[in-house]
Amino acid sequence: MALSTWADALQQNPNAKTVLTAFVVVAALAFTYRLLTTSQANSQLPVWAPLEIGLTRHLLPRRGRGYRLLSALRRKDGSLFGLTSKHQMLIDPPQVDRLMAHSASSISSAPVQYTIATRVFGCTHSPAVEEQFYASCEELTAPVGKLFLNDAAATAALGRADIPQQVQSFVSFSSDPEHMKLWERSANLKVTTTADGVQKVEADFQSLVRDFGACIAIPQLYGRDFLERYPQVLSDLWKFDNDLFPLMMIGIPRWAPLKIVKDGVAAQSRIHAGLEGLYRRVGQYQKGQPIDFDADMSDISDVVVSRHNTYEKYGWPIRQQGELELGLLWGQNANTQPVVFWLLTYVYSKPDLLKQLREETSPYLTMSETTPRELVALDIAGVGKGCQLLKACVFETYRLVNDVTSLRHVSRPITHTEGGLKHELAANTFLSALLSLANHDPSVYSDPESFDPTRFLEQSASTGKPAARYGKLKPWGAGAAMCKGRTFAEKEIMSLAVAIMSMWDIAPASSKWELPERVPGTGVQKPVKDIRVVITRRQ
Ligand code: HEM
Repeated sequence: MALSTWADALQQNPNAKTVLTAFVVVAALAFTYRLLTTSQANSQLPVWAPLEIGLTRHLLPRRGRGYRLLSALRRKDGSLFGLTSKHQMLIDPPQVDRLMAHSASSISSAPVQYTIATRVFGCTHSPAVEEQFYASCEELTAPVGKLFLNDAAATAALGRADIPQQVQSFVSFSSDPEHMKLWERSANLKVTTTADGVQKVEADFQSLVRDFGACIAIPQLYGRDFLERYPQVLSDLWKFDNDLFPLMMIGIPRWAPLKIVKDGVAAQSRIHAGLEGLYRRVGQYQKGQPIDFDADMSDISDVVVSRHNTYEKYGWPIRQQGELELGLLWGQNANTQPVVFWLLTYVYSKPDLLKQLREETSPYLTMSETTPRELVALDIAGVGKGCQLLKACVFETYRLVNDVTSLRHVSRPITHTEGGLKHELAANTFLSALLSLANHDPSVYSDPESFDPTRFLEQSASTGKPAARYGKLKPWGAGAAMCKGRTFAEKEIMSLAVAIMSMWDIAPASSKWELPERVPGTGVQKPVKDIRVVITRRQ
């Protein structure tokens, strides 16, 4: 690219300088990495890959000068891009499906998972652990699907969570942290009563919703005792997710003398210890031995029991069990809870839509006859089948806030053809499929920044009624390593939204809704800052 074009771009686009700097950093990292790693094991995802993905996500949809800069990385004008052939990005979803259909012996997610387990989740990296990981990773993942992918199992688990009971205390109107629910404690609550006796709570909405969702979900996996014994897991998990995860992903060392890293590593270590303790107690419970603290283990999930058995079978040391398990705790919560926050924010900021949703969901709710009314029962299966507008709202939320990438290792050479072009993907390289690039493309979704759930509603051929359809949306990834928690996640998101809408009125603390800017997160975008809302009981 000519120097004058670079200078032009810098002057005319306020973001160009940042983009250019990021580009130079990525290029330098790629170059240094190549120099340093030629003699090392090379089945680890390159550290520059996440930066390259972030940059591509930022530049490609904008079609400006940055796009032209990026186009220099395009292979033969096709849909493959990449700074090096070690990591390439595929941006066309129909091509992705074809590629992901290759067998696991040609294209696999295991080396990516191992990289993230050791680089990000803090699992000890050693030849023994690496061997144990590859031997056991399929067996460790299989039970997750049994609970979180199976419709009946996911519905039953959410039933056991007793959302109707929990949502009555979504806010408990207490100013004393001792008497607050766990999910209220980080929401910076301010309780007031109006002259006519109406109680109100002002709260940080993202924080409240996120922790409420996590308090519903975590016990379904690890049992109630885990959360009661280690309530700080909530703040530790979000500190890890917000602060440490992105830095570890781009290869910042854990010993880096930065406060954000030190605090993040401390939070991560506490989670490791909490999960290690849990798995020790699971072992004691399984063997009929005395259980530490006499803890109640009767409600731990079959997922955890199966994973414990697999860890034992392959001789995983207890310390590394706790370390690896952070990946599952994170996967269960890091995307789901922020989606609930965004969904509620979009819906509550549109009173007409909120009204429609309350009408649509009312047949699936049983409310008490008391004043104030309380949610007594929730038909989770009915909500999933009958509430198509709500489902379309969930899809529209995914479209707006999810950043979806399927990362894979190419284990055997693959010839990939598209539009008359032929690409040879070499063995021992990495491929990232950027599946959410089209989500903000006006040629795919008109007025892409507006929240319009009707774009996902189609008339059902069998019933003639509107039915929510994913269409081109791919929030769960692609191929065999697609999300193993998607059934549970979607049911959880819908159930929490219905329950909260049925019991609570929520308004902005300032006079009008101002939706926060979104910034990249670790799968779901985050609000640039939390929003303050006022919550009152619905009469
Ligand atoms: C809205 C919520 C969620 C979203 C958007 C989401 C998204 C994703 C995505 C994009 C992937 C990568 C797929 C690929 O590489 O092609 C993934 C993988 C995975 N997710 Fe989720 N996820 C969510 C909730 C959950 C939940 C609740 C669980 C339950 C524990 C879960 C467990 C997993 C697991 C185990 C994998 C790895 C699958 C494999 O490698 O075989 N996810 N998820």
